[in-house]
Amino acid sequence: MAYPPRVEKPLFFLDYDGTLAPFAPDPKRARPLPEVPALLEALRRHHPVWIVTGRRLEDLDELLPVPLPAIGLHGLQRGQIGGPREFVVPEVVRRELARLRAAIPHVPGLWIEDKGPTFALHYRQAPDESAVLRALEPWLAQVPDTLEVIRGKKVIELRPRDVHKGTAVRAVAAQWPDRTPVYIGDDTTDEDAFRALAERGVTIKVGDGATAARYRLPDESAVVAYLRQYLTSPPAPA
Ligand SMILES: O=P(O)(O)OC[C@H]1O[C@H](O[C@H]2O[C@H](CO)[C@@H](O)[C@H](O)[C@H]2O)[C@H](O)[C@@H](O)[C@@H]1O
Repeated sequence: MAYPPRVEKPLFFLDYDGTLAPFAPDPKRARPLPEVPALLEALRRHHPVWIVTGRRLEDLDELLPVPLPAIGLHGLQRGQIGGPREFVVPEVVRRELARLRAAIPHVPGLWIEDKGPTFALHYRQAPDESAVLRALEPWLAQVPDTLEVIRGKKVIELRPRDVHKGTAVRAVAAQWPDRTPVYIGDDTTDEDAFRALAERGVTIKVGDGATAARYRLPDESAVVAYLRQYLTSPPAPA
């Protein structure tokens, strides 16, 4: 895969975990690479920059205190880091998620991250991951067709089938017709955004694995290096 191009008028969509911040056993301690906050501060003076995350946006107030517009909960929350935000979760979905939340079995090594109307089931710290996954199977069998089970990086989440990072970024990109979306992400849920922006965007997968993205960067440091280019003048044409 070729190195991602630098585009003239970018509209940045940046995932958080695994893209700006290396993974950590405890999500609350997953800080961005040290240079990231200042880099995003500088970048936003020149270009629109959105954060697109599966996290609840409140998490980022402390982890990434840069006042950027943001999409949270894989598309179910929108607002600003450190500013106002709202959940966009239909009542029927809220009820279904609450029912399933109450029915999660107690499984040693499973940690539940409550994120307001949604939740994530983490097993990164489990001594036997496959035992956790086996124990969750009967519970997963109760998930109705209206919800999709997302298997991310040592995490299982649920979300409605028709709301995801792809629907969210497509709506934002429609407001910036003269800009080229540049989406950078590493995980399963970023694939929806890669597909949604396939025709007009620069889509960049971070790390290994099959992807619908057109370009790839190896890790978070490479993401920083790619973004840094946008702070300097473009090379003069030959
Ligand atoms: O869309 P993202 O910004 O990539 O968020 C996806 C999930 O990230 C977090 O979990 C992941 O990162 C944790 C911290 O490094 C790690 O411990 C965990 O194993 C990863 O799955 C976050 O906790 C979730 O809520 C996000 O949905």
